[in-house]
Amino acid sequence: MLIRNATLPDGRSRDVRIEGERIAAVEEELSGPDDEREIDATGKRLLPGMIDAHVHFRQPGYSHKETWTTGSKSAAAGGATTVVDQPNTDPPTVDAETFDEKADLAADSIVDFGLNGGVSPRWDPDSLLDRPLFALGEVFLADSTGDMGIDERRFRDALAAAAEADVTVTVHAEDASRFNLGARDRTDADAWSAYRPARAEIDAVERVCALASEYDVDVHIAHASTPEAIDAAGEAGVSCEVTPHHLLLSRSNLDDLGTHGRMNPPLRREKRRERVYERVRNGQVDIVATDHAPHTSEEKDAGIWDAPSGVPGVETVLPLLLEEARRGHLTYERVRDLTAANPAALFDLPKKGRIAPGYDADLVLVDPEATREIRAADLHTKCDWTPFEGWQAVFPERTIVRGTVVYDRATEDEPFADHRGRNVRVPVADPADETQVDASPEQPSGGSGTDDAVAESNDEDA
Ligand SMILES: NC(=O)N[C@@H](CC(=O)O)C(=O)O
Ligand SMILES: [Zn+2]
Ligand SMILES: [Zn+2]
Repeated sequence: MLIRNATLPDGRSRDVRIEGERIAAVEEELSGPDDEREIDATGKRLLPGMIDAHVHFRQPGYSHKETWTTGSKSAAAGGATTVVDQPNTDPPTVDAETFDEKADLAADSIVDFGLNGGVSPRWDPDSLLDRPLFALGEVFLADSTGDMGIDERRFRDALAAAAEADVTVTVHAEDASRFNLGARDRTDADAWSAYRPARAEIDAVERVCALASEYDVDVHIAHASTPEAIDAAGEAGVSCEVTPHHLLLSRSNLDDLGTHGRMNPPLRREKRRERVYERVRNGQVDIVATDHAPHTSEEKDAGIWDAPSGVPGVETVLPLLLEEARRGHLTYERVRDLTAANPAALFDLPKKGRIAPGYDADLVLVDPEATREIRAADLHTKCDWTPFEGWQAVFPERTIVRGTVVYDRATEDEPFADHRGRNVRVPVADPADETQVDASPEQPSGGSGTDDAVAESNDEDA
């Protein structure tokens, strides 16, 4: 297959040839056999598929919220070609048996995937770490959906086990001892943000960074929601992710969102959101990941203390970032780095995240000016609502996973191919692995450690 005249994230116009599952050539002009399938990408942008390192696809146990089939179709329609599932299912993924059960279910995925393993009082590190885990996590330092919060003693056990097994630990960092019980009298949607204050996240991230260095283990901060937490992670050389909702929404949106806007960590004040955005724009944040956490609107319609926490996002994240790029708020290169190049480098996926010869042909083709309104009714997740209803976004025309067009918007009655994704941690014997990987084009930029010229402000979210 030949994709002609595509504009790459760095602005170069290139022909891209796909052979089997891999990108075979990226040249100014390629000519091939007359019968080669061609896609004319003139005026279109071609990006590496998103690697969404944080989704909750809910199987086993909560298939009324999402399944591997609906979740992975939603991912494909949004341009995510690899997703990483989290362990707070029922049963939770905490040992070999529950890992294997989840792996059987994940075989339905039409995109590639990773499976995390979790930590609970009943986890079995020996058998769990024997399985092809993507990472150990998200490890919950405070309760969230699934009530998997653990104490520091068990967190230390987990860090020691991960160090021994050479596995990265991804952490939900909030300190419940910092929660503001005074907010429990309130019944408005903003009460959740007052209850789980910024300080609870900042303190937890600082503690996690100290422990990461004590145990000499790779730690990644999930869903960082405050500029202070991002800075603390950066100073400690610990990687972090930001979700689209913490990037684009704040407490000022809660009047509209109501209890649907309840999530962990909660939305912060607009001033803090702006400082988070600044850090995403300037490369201090390693990756964007969605924390796609679907719950039905019926469940979310409960009162603020009873509604489950979490919002969906896997299908809207790249379209929203492409809209930010269309408006000139982010460069296409930054979008590529946050969604593909950086997660591939961070989580050691050497064949993914770039458009270069030898890499997996995981690609997204978009018309960068074709913006339209997000409508929950148009999305493919089981979740029947979105916090971004009515927002403008640039949706993919086609999504390709390892050479197969898994989503083609033009084929309206059945846009999805019958395709099976792979666990990215399970090695495959492939003669193409001999192909030289060209690391020079499309260098990623940013991540922890770049300079912070952003002014501090004194607003408090408590
Ligand atoms: N983020 C959330 O508010 N909810 C997530 C769990 C989590 O990531 O904490 C969920 O699984 O529903
Ligand atoms: Zn979490
Ligand atoms: Zn999560």
